[in-house]
Amino acid sequence: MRNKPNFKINMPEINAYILIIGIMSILLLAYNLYLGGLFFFGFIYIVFHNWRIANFRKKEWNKYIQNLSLDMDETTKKAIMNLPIPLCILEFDGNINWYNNKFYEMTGSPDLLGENIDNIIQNLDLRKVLNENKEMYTDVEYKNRQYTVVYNVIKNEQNNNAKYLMMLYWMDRTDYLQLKQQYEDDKNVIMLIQVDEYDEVLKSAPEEKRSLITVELERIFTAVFENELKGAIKKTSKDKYIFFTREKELKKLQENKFAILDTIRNINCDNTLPVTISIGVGIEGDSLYKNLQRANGALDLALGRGGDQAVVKTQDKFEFYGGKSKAVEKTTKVKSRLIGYALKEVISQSDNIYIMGHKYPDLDAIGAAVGIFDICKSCGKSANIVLDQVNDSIEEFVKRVKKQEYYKGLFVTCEEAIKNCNKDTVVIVVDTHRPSYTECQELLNIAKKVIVIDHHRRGVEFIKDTVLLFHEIYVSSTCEMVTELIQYLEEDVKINKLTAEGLLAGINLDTKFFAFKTGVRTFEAASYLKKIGADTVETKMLFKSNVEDFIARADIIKNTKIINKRICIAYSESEISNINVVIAKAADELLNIKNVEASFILGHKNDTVFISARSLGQINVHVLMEKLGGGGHIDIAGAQLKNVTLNQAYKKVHQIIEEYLEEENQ
Ligand SMILES: Nc1ncnc2c1ncn2[C@@H]1O[C@@H]2COP(=O)(O)O[C@H]3[C@@H](O)[C@H](n4cnc5c(N)ncnc54)O[C@@H]3COP(=O)(O)O[C@H]2[C@H]1O
Ligand SMILES: [Mn+2]
Repeated sequence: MRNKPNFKINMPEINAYILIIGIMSILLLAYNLYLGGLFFFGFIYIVFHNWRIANFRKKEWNKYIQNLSLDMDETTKKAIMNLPIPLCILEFDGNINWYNNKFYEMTGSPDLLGENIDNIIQNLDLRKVLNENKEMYTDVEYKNRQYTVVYNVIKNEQNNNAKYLMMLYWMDRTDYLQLKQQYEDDKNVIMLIQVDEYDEVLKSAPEEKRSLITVELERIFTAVFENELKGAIKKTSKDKYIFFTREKELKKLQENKFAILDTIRNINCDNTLPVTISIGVGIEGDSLYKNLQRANGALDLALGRGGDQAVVKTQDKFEFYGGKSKAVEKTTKVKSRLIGYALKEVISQSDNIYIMGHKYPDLDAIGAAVGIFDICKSCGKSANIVLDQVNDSIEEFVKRVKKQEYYKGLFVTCEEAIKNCNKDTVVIVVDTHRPSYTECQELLNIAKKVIVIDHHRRGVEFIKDTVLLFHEIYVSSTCEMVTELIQYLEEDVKINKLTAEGLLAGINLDTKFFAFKTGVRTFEAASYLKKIGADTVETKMLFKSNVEDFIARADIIKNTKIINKRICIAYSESEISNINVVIAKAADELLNIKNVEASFILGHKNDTVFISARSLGQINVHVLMEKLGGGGHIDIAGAQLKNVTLNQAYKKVHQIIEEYLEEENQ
């Protein structure tokens, strides 16, 4: 840098002094001509000298300014040329106009001037960036490095011609992003593993081979969890394990859809029951404790959905994997006995009891409810069943109940129940565990004591804070569960004949007359009901249908479409009052077609589209219906959709089936 010249003498007051000298010399002229003349010449000289010096200074100043801007240009150019980040200037068509050393190093190609940026950096797509992005930056990958390209538009004016150019700064964020990815990959994961029905499975193998099952299980665990996934696994009890790993490893499990579930299921030590495991995974928690809590919740859900599956609980959702096998029937009835006594305790201590099933109740829901009513009555307590609307499937039964003095005043509407319900009321929910699917959800919010008795596979939505939960998914029906409770309370409980018939009807319905989900205990319950007076012919009469139902069903069967020779889909356009039961029956029936493994039938009434799904067990219809907000069992499930047309719902179901088939093929 040049030194700044000294301009100090150029002060405005000098002009004032010269003016004073001028005036003084003119005044002196009046007194003395010679002396005044001398002074006046002196004054002229000073004026001339001052003008010369001012001129000289002006020239000096201009020279200084000029040199300064020359210096600046040089410096800026050098600074940009040596900028430690890549920079290039483009014309608006993408041609490179100028670039710096770093950009040259970044691309490594020698001849960049005039080249189009799109040919050099293929995935930049400048047009798109300019058109769509409001932000003045975009992210791009180039030669295995990640860049954030910040750009701005500059106006270059030359000879009255304005030209627009784009400046692109290339910020290399590879190291930061790699570190971030590493951080994400390393986040901890807690997995809780439980062998399903360990004792039952061991018992199903010959004695000398039982220990081999555990050996085989642990061999697979070591191979997958320790060697493949580089985690740490620890056995915490005979059938439980805890496993620690990282999110990156968990992703591998998620990508192969927890194939370990299939490996375990294939263990063969002459066991007649398959070895299966349930896995609960907790991730994305801000502490290890949080992840453990999530893993616990996820494992509960996996078990409640029938085991043989993995549930991953993230911050805001559950993900489900597996769940291919049917739940195994437990041969021990210890639980029913314990629950039976606990139920009696709660009932005996309360004065106000409401029993309710699910919306659009069927014979299983209503049969179980009446069974519970008999238990209450035997304990000397009065109870009511909440029933808002009678549908065709329960109409005959309800009519018979209303005729008998024994059940006087049994049914109340939702409104009446809400009026009389308080925090001490006991609410007993049967045949569902979803709050929104109960006959009267408000009661759950008012009453503090809620009991749930259900046999459906667990969905994400679940009635919380129950005083008593009897949830067994391997049993055929809620009526079978209630019958077992009655059996254990036999000494104290007396059952009416019609109640026994209602219970038997519930079992008949859910097992399709002992064809589906029927275990040893189902027959035991049925024979007990027969013993206490149920008439099988009277029970069968509860299933009679109207003529319209038959006609609607025939229509459905006529428009049936078979996808891939294995899945039926059909619909009913008739808006008869019990369309939900008609489609349920049609769905059952379509399974009789050779090679058909699953059926999906749609029907509509008012503003609701009903869907009934059935399967022979190979295809998990529970998971498919869950996608539509429904639920049920692995082989019997359903859903209801609001605010859609039949046609839209049909397309949705079709799509879900196709997605399932695609997934299966992967
Ligand atoms: N939004 C939702 N959330 C959670 N779960 C949902 C749900 N929508 C439906 N489900 C469950 O799916 C299962 C199948 O319902 P779906 O109406 O097809 O079939 C029902 C019912 O309509 C049908 N059904 C009723 N009366 C019948 C009769 N007389 N003959 C034949 N089937 C009958 O028998 C089935 C009884 O099945 P179950 O109660 O064990 O389990 C039901 C139901 O509880
Ligand atoms: Mn039901």
